Amino acid sequence: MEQSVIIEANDVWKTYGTGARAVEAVRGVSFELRQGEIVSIMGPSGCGKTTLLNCLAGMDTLDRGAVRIDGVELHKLSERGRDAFRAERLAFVFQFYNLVPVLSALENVELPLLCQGVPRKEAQRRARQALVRVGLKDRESHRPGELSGGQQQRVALARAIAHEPKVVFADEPTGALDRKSNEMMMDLIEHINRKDGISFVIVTHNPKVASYAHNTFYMDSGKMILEQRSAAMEGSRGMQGDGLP
Ligand SMILES: Nc1ncnc2c1ncn2[C@@H]1O[C@H](COP(=O)(O)OP(=O)(O)OP(=O)(O)O)[C@@H](O)[C@H]1O
Repeated sequence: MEQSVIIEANDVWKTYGTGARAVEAVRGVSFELRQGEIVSIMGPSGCGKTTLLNCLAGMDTLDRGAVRIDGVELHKLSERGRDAFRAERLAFVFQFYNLVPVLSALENVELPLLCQGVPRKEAQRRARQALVRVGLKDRESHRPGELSGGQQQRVALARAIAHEPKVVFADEPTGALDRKSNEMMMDLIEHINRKDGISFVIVTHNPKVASYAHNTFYMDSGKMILEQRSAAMEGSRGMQGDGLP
């Protein structure tokens, strides 16, 4: 059965600054993500990957173009409407985890659910379940400072998936991790993608991370220059010999 399109971006343009200081960070990018896909976005530093991610997720305004997620034209919503849409249907994982240091792992995962108005008991149940899904059942009362980098990123992943979003946007999710944690994180993402059908958009510099994607987009100087669909993912990935520390 044909998978439905969950993100459709058409001719997206984004410029920062004006006049001599203007930087055209994204220049006419079109992009499609199908339900249940993992896509990666690669390209040299400064080519516009993070800017595109922010535009796709409605974290930034567009100069031109349109982004439709799950049938909703994101930039036509009010700021409040966009915030609510993001909280309900999207999620984010960042390179440096962005956990609240004074809260336990469980409280970190619970927090966005409570902010969305989920009753405390239910929020706790979902947060526990999310921590189980990332293999951290026995670390729920630990604070971020008491966890390894890989464990902290798994808490961040649990926080991202606890409300069953349609799409998780991940900006260099393994950029701060060693090779073993890198592989564990990507195996988890793949598992969650397969089991729960959550889609992932992953910005990465690491070809091994990109090898987990069904589809890889390459950017250069603000433009999408190549789209590469993975024909045979099996056997083509793995973190061995990828030059990571
Ligand atoms: N807030 C901003 N104000 C002005 N220029 C910006 C801003 N954010 C990004 N840029 C510029 O836009 C261009 C694209 O930046 P972006 O962060 O999207 O690139 P990137 O591909 O994600 O880079 P990296 O791989 O190094 O993280 C760069 O030239 C950058 O200097």
